[in-house]
Amino acid sequence: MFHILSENFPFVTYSKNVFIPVTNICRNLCGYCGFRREPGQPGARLMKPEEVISILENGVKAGCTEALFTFGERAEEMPGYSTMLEELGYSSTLEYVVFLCETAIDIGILPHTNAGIMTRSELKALKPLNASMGLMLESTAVLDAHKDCPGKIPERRLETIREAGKLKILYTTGLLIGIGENRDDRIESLEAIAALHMEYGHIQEVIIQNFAPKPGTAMENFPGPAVEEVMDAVALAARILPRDVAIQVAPNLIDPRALIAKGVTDLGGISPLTIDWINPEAEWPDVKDLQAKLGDIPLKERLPVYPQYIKRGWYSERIGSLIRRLSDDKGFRKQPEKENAED
Ligand SMILES: O=c1nc2n(C[C@H](O)[C@H](O)[C@H](O)CO)c3cc(O)ccc3cc-2c(=O)[nH]1
Ligand SMILES: C[C@H]1O[C@@H](n2cnc3c(N)ncnc32)[C@H](O)[C@@H]1O
Ligand code: MET
Ligand code: SF4
Repeated sequence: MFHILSENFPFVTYSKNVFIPVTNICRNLCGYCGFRREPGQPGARLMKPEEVISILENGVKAGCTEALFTFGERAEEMPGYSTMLEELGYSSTLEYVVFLCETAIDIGILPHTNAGIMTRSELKALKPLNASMGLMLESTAVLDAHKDCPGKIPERRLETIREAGKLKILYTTGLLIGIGENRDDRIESLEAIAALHMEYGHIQEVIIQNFAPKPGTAMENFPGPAVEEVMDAVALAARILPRDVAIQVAPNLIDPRALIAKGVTDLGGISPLTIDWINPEAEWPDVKDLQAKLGDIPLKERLPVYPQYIKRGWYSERIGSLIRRLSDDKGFRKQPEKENAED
């Protein structure tokens, strides 16, 4: 992988996924979040197994290889949530996530779980059932946007990412740009991620995500960051992160072209079926249109496990045969040697 688009890295990647917002009930109160609900509030939900299964099946039919399971954090701390879970027949979120991940694998799509901070034992339970997992560090700075968020204390986020590293779980993390942090904070955040990767080697990708204001939230009148600021953050990431870490931006939130020139190598999950539940106003581009926009920079599909980690066997036995089958179905194993030549 190369951060600076050059003769050495002449393409960008993406993952064809379905976005499954399992629950939006959350104990944190991030000032920028339009996704979160409290039990009983309009729009509060915990998806039923049948709803999830139907999306997974349609995803497989549409050629998607990744099921992105997203959650509010530690919903169990919110009164009323446990009753909702019991109605579905589960006694804990973890038990339900395990069921959903197993079901996804049986249906033929690879889980990527993004559920907020987790304990070592939660991570351990999910490891064999996930191709990769993720948690945005967002920032190492203590910010006003996080004043009512026990789960957004930087040390607690870093601890989760560290535990995942110790368990050799492939990981996605990233920075949220424009939530009150400054440039030095971004540098510090990237250095913290780089240090964890140098110790454990598990960070597949770092998302540089621009804050996009949401109506009805505390930060609804905060402007999103200027494109130049996001470009600078990508350039910092390319300078600070080890070269084998992909740098991701979301093509529904920002025009990726100028950012690719600064070091972006991946465009994350793009769904032909589901919306981006965190940024529901931002439609996914069609992959063909996106390719046309990128001109002569090829856009290549990948799995939620990057090729260099497949090669090194960073996956459990439980999902090994699915990874091999999907790689073959998509023709990834027939690709020219060049793609894998660098590891
Ligand atoms: O569609 C989205 N995908 C998000 N993704 C998914 C990402 O696009 C892909 O799932 C990964 O690239 C794995 O293939 C996240 C994954 C994480 O682990 C952590 C945070 C995010 C954030 C988003 C997001 O805001 N929107
Ligand atoms: C899934 C990820 O989306 C990010 N997230 C939450 N709210 C917003 C927003 N308004 N704009 C951009 N990103 C957001 C958080 O960092 C979360 O971890
Ligand atoms: N609630 C989790 C977090 O903020 C998961 C993504 S936001 C829905 O980390
Ligand atoms: S960003 Fe995640 S942790 Fe923060 S309020 Fe939204 S759902 Fe909860």
